[in-house]
Amino acid sequence: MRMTRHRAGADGTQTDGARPDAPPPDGAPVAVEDLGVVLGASTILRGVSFTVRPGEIVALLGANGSGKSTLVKSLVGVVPIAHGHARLFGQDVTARHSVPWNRIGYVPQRVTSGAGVPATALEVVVSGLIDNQRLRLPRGARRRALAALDQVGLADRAGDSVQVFSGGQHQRVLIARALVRDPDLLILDEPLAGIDKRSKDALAATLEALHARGTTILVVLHELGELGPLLERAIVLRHGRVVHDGVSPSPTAGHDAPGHDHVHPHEDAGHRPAHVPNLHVEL
Ligand SMILES: Nc1ncnc2c1ncn2[C@@H]1O[C@H](COP(=O)(O)OP(=O)(O)OP(=O)(O)O)[C@@H](O)[C@H]1O
Repeated sequence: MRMTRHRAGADGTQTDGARPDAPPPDGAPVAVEDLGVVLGASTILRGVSFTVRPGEIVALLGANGSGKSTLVKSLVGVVPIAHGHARLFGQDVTARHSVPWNRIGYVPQRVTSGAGVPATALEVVVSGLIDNQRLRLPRGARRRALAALDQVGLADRAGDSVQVFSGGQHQRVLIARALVRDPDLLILDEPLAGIDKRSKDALAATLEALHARGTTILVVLHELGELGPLLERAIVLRHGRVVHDGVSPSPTAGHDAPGHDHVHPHEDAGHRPAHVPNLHVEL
C-alpha cells in the first residue's frame, strides 16, 4: 500500500504529504455535474451535482428507491449516464469504459464473495487485481491480497473457503478485494446492511484507518450506525435529486429498530438547507 496520500483543504487543494515524485494535480476524486440517469421508461436521477474532495468521507443517504445505488453504479459504468457528466479524478466516465479502475475500489450492494465456487478468501481478493484486459495477475498479487485481508482483520482466514463465511465476513472480503488495488477512492454501497455487530465494528475501524491515511470514501448508507462518528458530510437523495449536501444528519429515532419500515412517503417540501443545526432527515 502507498503510505503517502494527498490530504486536502476545504477547497480541494493539497495541503500536506505531497511526494517529490507526485503526479501533477488532477481532478477531484468525484465530480458530478447535472447528472441524469434513465432506466427503461423511468428517470431515476435528475440534475444531480456534487464534488467529493480528496480525503473526504461522504455518506450518500436517502430512502429506499431514492437512487443511491443507481448513482454509484453510474460512476463505475454499470448504468449509462443519459445527461450531464461524472468525472473520477478528472476522467469523464460518461463513456462506460473510461472508469479509472486503477484508482478506485468499489464494493457493490448485497453480493456474496465467490458464491457457488470453492474459492478461498485469498482467491477472491486476488481477483480484484484482474484488469478486464487479460487473465494474468501482476507480480506480488499474493502479498497484496494478504495485506488487503489484513486491513479488514481477516489475514488469518486467507486460506479458508468463503462458502463458510458469515455475511459480515463476506462483506469484509469484498472490501479487501476493493482495497487490493490500493485505491485512492473507495465506493461502498450499503456495507453495513445485514451484517453482525462485530463485522460492523471491524468495518468502521478499517474505514477510519483508510480515512486517516487520506483515502477518499463515498459510502451509501441506510442508517449512520457505526460509521456515524466518522462522517463529515452527507449528501441526501430524494426522488433522484439531491435535497441536502452538508453536515451529516442525525438518524430519526427508532430508525434502526427491528421491523422499522425504511420506505417512507416522500415530500419534496422536506428540503432543508445545509447549515441547519440538529438536522433530522427521514431516510
Ligand atoms: N434496471 C432498472 N430498471 C428500471 N428501474 C430501475 C432499475 N434499477 C433500479 N430501478 C429503480 O430505480 C429507483 C432507484 O433505485 P436504487 O436501487 O438506485 O435506489 P436506492 O436508493 O439505492 O434504494 P435501496 O436503498 O433500496 O437500494 C427505484 O425505483 C428502482 O426500482
